Amino acid sequence: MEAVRSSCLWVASNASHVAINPAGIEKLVERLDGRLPTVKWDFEGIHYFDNGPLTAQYLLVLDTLNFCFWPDEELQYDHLAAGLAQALKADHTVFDAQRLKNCTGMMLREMLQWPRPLPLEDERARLLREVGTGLEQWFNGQAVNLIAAAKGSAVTLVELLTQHFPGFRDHCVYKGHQVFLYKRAQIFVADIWGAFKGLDLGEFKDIASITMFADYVVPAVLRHWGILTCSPTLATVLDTSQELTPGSEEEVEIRACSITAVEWLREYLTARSGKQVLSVHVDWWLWSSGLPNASEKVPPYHRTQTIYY
Ligand SMILES: Nc1nc2c(c(CN[C@H]3C=C[C@H](O)[C@@H]3O)cn2[C@@H]2O[C@H](COP(=O)(O)O)[C@@H](O)[C@H]2O)c(=O)[nH]1
Repeated sequence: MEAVRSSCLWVASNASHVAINPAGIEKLVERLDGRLPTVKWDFEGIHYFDNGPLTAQYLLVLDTLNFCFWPDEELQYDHLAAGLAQALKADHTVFDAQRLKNCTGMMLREMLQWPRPLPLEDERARLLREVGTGLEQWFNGQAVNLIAAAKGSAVTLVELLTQHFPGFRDHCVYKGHQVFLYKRAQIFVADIWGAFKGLDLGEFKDIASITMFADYVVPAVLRHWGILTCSPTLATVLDTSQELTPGSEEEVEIRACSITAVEWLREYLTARSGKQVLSVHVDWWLWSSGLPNASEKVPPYHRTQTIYY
C-alpha cells in the first residue's frame, strides 16, 4: 500500500484542481473531540454472513461488482449487497467458480431482480467471468484459498488480487506518473476483516496499511467538511452533476486527494486520542455519514463511468 500512499501524495502535491485544507481537518477533529464514532461492518444488516467459505465467496463477488451505481437513480450499493445475499441464501452454488465463468448480464440482472439493465451491465458480467476463471485457474475455485494464500497479510491479499484479476487493477497515469488507488481490492480486504471481526480468515496483521477506498461518496463528504476544496470550474462541474472523464486530472485528483486527506485525518485523530486509528474506520465513518439518509447533507458526488468504484 506504500505505492498507493506515495503516488496519491504526489498527486496531492502537484494538483491543479483540488486541494486539501488542513484547517478543515483540524476543525473536524475538534468537532469530534478527537474521538471517531465507531461504525461497524454491516451496520446496515444487509450482508450475507455464515462465518465460513461461502461468506468469502460472496464478498469477492460483491466487491467485483462494487462500482458505479449512480447512472440508475434508484440503484444503490445496498441493493447489490442484499440482492446477492438473497441469491446465495436461495442457492448455495450460485457463486461457484464454474457458474461465475458463464455469467451474462441478463443472468446478473435476474439474480438481483432488477427491473432494467444495470449500469455497465456487460462489464459487470465480464468481471464476474474473469473472477470465476481466475479462481478456478489459481485458487481451486475458492475465494478462501485466495485469502489463505495471503497468509494473514492485507498487503499480500491486495497484491494477489491485482496480480490474478485484471479488473482489480485500479491505477492510472497522472501528469506522467503512475498512480495506484486499488479501491475494490482494498475494500475486499476490509470486508473480510470486518465480517470475520479480525479473526480466522479475517486476521490481517497489517490491516493498518490499508488506505481509504476512493469511491464517489467519501470525497463529497470531505468536501462537505471543508477538507477538500476545488477550483471554481471544478466546483461548478460537481455542483451541476456533470460527468468527469475517467483518468482525467480532475477525477484522479479527487480520488488521490481523498486518500491523502484521510491519511492526514487519521494521523490527527491518532495524535489527539493517543490510540492508533485505522483508515478503514475513518473511511467507514465518513462513508456512512455521507449516505442519502444520513444527517449530514453532502454536496453532489462526482460522476465518472468506471469499473473501479
Ligand atoms: N469508501 C467507501 N465506499 C463504499 C463503501 C461501501 C460499502 N462498504 C461496506 C463496508 C462496511 C459497511 O457495512 C458497508 O456496507 C460502498 N462504497 C461505495 O459507495 C458508492 C455507492 O454509494 P451509494 O450509491 O450511495 O450506494 C460506490 O462507489 C461504492 O463502491 C465503503 O465502506 N467505503
